Amino acid sequence: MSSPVASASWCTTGASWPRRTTDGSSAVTAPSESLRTHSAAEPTAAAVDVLVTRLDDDVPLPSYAHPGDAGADLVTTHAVTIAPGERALVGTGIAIALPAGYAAFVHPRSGLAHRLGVSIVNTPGTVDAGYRGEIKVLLVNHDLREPAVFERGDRIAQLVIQRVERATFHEVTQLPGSARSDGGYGSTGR
Ligand SMILES: O=c1ccn([C@H]2C[C@H](O)[C@@H](COP(=O)(O)OP(=O)(O)OP(=O)(O)O)O2)c(=O)[nH]1
Repeated sequence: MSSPVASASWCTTGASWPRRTTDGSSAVTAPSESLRTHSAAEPTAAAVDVLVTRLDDDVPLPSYAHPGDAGADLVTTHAVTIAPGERALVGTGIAIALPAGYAAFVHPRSGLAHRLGVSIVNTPGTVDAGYRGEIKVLLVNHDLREPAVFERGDRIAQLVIQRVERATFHEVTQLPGSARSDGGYGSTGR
């Protein structure tokens, strides 16, 4: 049986890491400095097809800034100023149809969090495969002093498309035991 490591398509900034040995096993060693530099030959996984409509003709389609990025950027269709501690529901001008078995998740952008203290209230927002309305983003300004100012077209979130499982729930009187049992909320210490 081939190892999952050997068969996976790896996203790296170098040609191939973990490095493969000639017998197909993986040699997990740190990439050399030269391999850490950007390569045009970055491997990318096959893309899933997602249908998109623009509810606003001028907005760009969701797009990935770099090969291997998990999130495609979404923009706001309106200028908005969010006062300290306040929130605002903003439109992206985009509606999508996902294949069955997929969902899209609206994630914050780390740059906005770092620069402005802006995140998303319900992070990550869940876009169901059957949802055909405009994708909206519930931004929150966590900064205590400065308003967060966005112009139309500013990137405000990123959309991560993922496969999701649908569960069948089976009621039982007792759950099987586990090492963690009911420990949580810091049960393993600081
Ligand atoms: O950040 C988000 C989250 C959700 N949605 C859309 C897509 C999603 O399919 C729909 C419903 O979202 P959710 O299930 O989170 O909402 P709910 O509060 O449970 O409402 P509902 O009763 O409509 O399911 O709203 C967005 O556009 N952006």
